[in-house]
Amino acid sequence: MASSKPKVLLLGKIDFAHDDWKSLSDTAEIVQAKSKNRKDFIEECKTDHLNNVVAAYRTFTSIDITGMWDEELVNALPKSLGFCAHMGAGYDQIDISACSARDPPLRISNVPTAVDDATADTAVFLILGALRGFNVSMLALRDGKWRGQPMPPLGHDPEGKVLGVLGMGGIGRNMKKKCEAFGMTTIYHNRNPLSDELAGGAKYVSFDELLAQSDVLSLNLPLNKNTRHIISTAEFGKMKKGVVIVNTARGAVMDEDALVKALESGQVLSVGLDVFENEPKVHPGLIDNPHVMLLPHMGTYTIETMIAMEQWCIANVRMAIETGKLKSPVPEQAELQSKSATAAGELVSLGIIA
Ligand SMILES: NC(=O)C1=CN([C@@H]2O[C@H](COP(=O)(O)OP(=O)(O)OC[C@H]3O[C@@H](n4cnc5c(N)ncnc54)[C@H](O)[C@@H]3O)[C@@H](O)[C@H]2O)C=CC1
Ligand SMILES: O=CC(=O)O
Repeated sequence: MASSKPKVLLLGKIDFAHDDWKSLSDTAEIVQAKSKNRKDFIEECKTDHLNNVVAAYRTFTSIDITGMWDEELVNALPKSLGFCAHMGAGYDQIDISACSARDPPLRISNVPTAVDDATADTAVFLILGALRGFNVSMLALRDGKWRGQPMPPLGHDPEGKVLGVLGMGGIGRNMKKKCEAFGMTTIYHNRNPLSDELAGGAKYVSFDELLAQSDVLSLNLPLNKNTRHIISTAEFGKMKKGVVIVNTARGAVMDEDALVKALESGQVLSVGLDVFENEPKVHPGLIDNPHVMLLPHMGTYTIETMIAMEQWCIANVRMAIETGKLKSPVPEQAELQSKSATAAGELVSLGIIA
């Protein structure tokens, strides 16, 4: 007999928030894809197994089954699917325009704010490490050479340096506060200036001014068709010689080939990277350069943050099936949510929508 509970598709797995998921499964019928690849998944979308699915919970790694949520995939998903809760802040795996173009639209949520502390902490670690040039000595020490031979170049203090934030959202603002404790001053560029309250004293500058004035440039903007390679050869040329760059956003916002050349020429002194253009592959020119601090996409990789992210994502699924609205719709679809005064009020108070 068919269940009367709304059907929810789990794409990926729940690693931490088991109690929240169990509680959801008391009110929803959970189904999981049987397919192991995109071709089979697209066929499975036509079967009774996925028929009538109303909401989905998806993880980054579920891309191994479905591939990118591009126009083809989005249009192959069951017509009943009204909501997808993505378990992450960055949702560049999903073509939001294709989701919005469906009739009715497929509404997507992400996980903002829960990621801010852990990702900003990662950025601060990379900023300090790249400014001080610690990677050179860390590598040398493991190679049996005390402080390297010859002595490594002296590093730089953060005190008095200008931090330039490209994409002053949740993570950028969190990082700014932490960097102020190290004596840095902040300038930022967004498509529009923030309110004075959200800017917290950071100065709004044009994109070119940000490039020209930053001692440390931090990339904190989403990856999409407008931001892919927003930093490339021409932009490196507009920066101060010896600039330090940190990227915890997405690898492809920066052109890695151009970055390798800018490091080799000395235009860029050092970089700290948590993200890469073709993860898990890393450009050999970055691997081979000791002035590059590398992390394998560890921004949110803490127990506390992973629990909070999963709980937030599950809350999106629950709210979708219980109220027909999402807790944190992606900004591109915020207007689809505008009828919900409660949810919109929450987004404003979180600084997600103005
Ligand atoms: N390394 C990691 O583990 C993590 C990486 N991320 C990445 O960090 C990104 C930022 O995350 P949040 O701060 O939570 O996002 P957010 O949405 O709070 O902030 C992004 C900011 O970028 C601005 N922006 C968008 N397009 C822009 C453009 N063309 N030029 C300048 N500014 C622009 C937005 O207005 C917003 O202020 C995510 O999209 C994600 O890709 C997020 C979490 C963890
Ligand atoms: O990269 C991590 C995210 O949540 O986005």
